[in-house]
Order: sequence, then C-alpha cells, then structure tokens
Amino acid sequence: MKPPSSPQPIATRRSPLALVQARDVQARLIAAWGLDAEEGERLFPILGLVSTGDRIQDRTLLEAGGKGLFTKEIDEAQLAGEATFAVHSMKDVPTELPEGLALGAILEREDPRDMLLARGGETRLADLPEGVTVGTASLRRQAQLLHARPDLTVVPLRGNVDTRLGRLRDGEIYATFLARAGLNRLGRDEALREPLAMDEMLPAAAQAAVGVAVRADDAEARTWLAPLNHAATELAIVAERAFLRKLDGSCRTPIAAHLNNESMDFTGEVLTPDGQNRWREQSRIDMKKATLTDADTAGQTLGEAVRAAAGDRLAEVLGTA
Ligand SMILES: NCc1[nH]cc(CCC(=O)O)c1CC(=O)O
Repeated sequence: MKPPSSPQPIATRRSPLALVQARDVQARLIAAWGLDAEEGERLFPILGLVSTGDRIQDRTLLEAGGKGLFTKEIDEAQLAGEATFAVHSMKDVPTELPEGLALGAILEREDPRDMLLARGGETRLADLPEGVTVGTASLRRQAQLLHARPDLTVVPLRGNVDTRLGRLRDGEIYATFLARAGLNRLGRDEALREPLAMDEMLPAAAQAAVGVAVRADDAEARTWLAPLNHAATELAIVAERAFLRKLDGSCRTPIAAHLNNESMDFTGEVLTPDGQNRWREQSRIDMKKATLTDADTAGQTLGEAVRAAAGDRLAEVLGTA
C-alpha cells in the first residue's frame, strides 16, 4: 500500500481544540507514511468547518435539540466526498454513526478526567465554599456536582475554553469544569492543576479520545489510518459507547462511563439532573483477552445493570419523562 497520490482532506470543526486534534492526526499520517512535511500537508490538508453546535451559543444544546450537533456538517462534507477523513472528539460522536460512515481509527486516549476551575483555586468538589454558583452546560457535570454538593447553584455556561474562563474572571460564576484533555491539547496552564478524582466526577463515555471517521466503503482511507489506531483505547471506547447506547444517552445527558485500561475497572452511572439520585454499577474486563465484541457485550451488560437499578426513574434521567 502506498500513500495517496491526490489530496485526501481531513475535516474537523473550526474550534481551536478541533484544529489541534486534526493537526495531530495529520502529523501521525505523515509519519506513518514516511512523507516529508510539505508533501504530507499537501496530501492530507485540513478542512475546518463550522458545525451547528458551534453556531448556537445562546441557547442550551438541549433546546437546540438532538444528537450529533457537532458532527452533522462534517458528516455531510464527508458523504459528499469533500473530505476523506473527519476528526472528532469521541464524546461528541453519537453512538450510531450516519449511514455510510464508520470509525477508521481511535487514537490513544489522553487523561480522561475533568477539572474543577475555581476562583479560589479549589480543586475538590468538597472544598468549594457553601452556596456558590457554578457554570456548566453539561447535565452530567451538573448532576454529579449537585449529588456531591446539593447546596450549590448551577447556571448554564457554554462557549470555548477562553469564553468560559473569562466568565470565571468576570466574577459571574465561582467555578466551572473542563476536560483535562482539552486543556492539555491547548497547552493551557490550567491543565497542570489537580484533576477531579474519578469517583468525584466520572467522565463522559469516550471522554479524551479522538476518533477518525471515514466513508464505510473507503478501503484505502481505512488502510492509511490503520497505523494510527490504539487497540486498548479502542476497546475502552467500544465498551463505554455500548453502555451509552444501551441507555440511549449522549454527552448531554447525566450519564457517565469509564473503562480504566490499567486497573480494567469498568464503571458506569446515571443520575437524575438534580443529582438527588445516582445509580452506579461496576464490572471488570480482562483487557488482555477481550475482543471488541467482548467489550461491546460488557458495555451492554453494564448498561442493563444500571437500567435495572434505576427502574422507572430512567425516563426522568433521559429527559423523556
Ligand atoms: N463537549 C465538548 C467537548 N468535547 C470534547 C472536549 C474535550 C475533551 C475530550 O476530548 O473529551 C470538550 C470540552 C470539555 O468537555 O471540556
């Protein structure tokens, strides 16, 4: 197999984080196929697109409705043949990809933990002052925070990293949350602080993993991508996304899941948006033996266990009540 002879664009969102991730995929493709930088950038150009999720800044994503708000425009460009590859934060990718698209590679996962960014420098939920206001647009983080700290107030906060940190400095809110992976990739000093512990705030399914989608019938694109795949991350992402699919959730519902590559602990939970209830279940996967099918089954089984624990109250969690 040879590198491409004509340009194969890499589409992504035009946000600073998405562009960093796309440049990382570009660099890995260039290295994997032994190209020099200039030739590599010509053969794997980056195509920055504006997604619906980026355009809508003034309403919550829930009101804007539906899943895949960050991926729709990119999927369309790919299906129309305008891009060969699409780079996504896996936690923003719906559990079912649109017809005709498939995942070609999952890159090695970054630190999956969330960080608390607070005006007083607190890094633990328990250390926040009584009654303060915390900004987040994530129903998962809202529910997890209120579960630990029912005395606090949550207000919606959207926008990119700089917008959010600006609102913190302005004094409108006392604290907010960001994924450590995003801060790391943007080279922000905030990433150096202590992240939240997994049991304080279990991450969203697939948090901190970057995936590359291709057209399902594009065998060449799959071959070009194959060296970029990280098998242990892929296994974890398959398990976490199977859990999410079983619960019919997205990254905008109070659902969290994480499979730890090293300890092999697999934890999943759902909460009511007010944080008053949390149903958390745990299992283990032998990462050395498991196939992708085993990972998918483990995710579904954990999803069933949480479903059974939550019972009739699940509809409330999923916002379908
Ligand atoms: N929902 C937005 C989003 N999608 C991916 C990341 C960055 C972390 C990652 O790769 O999961 C973020 C920002 C955040 O949640 O702080």
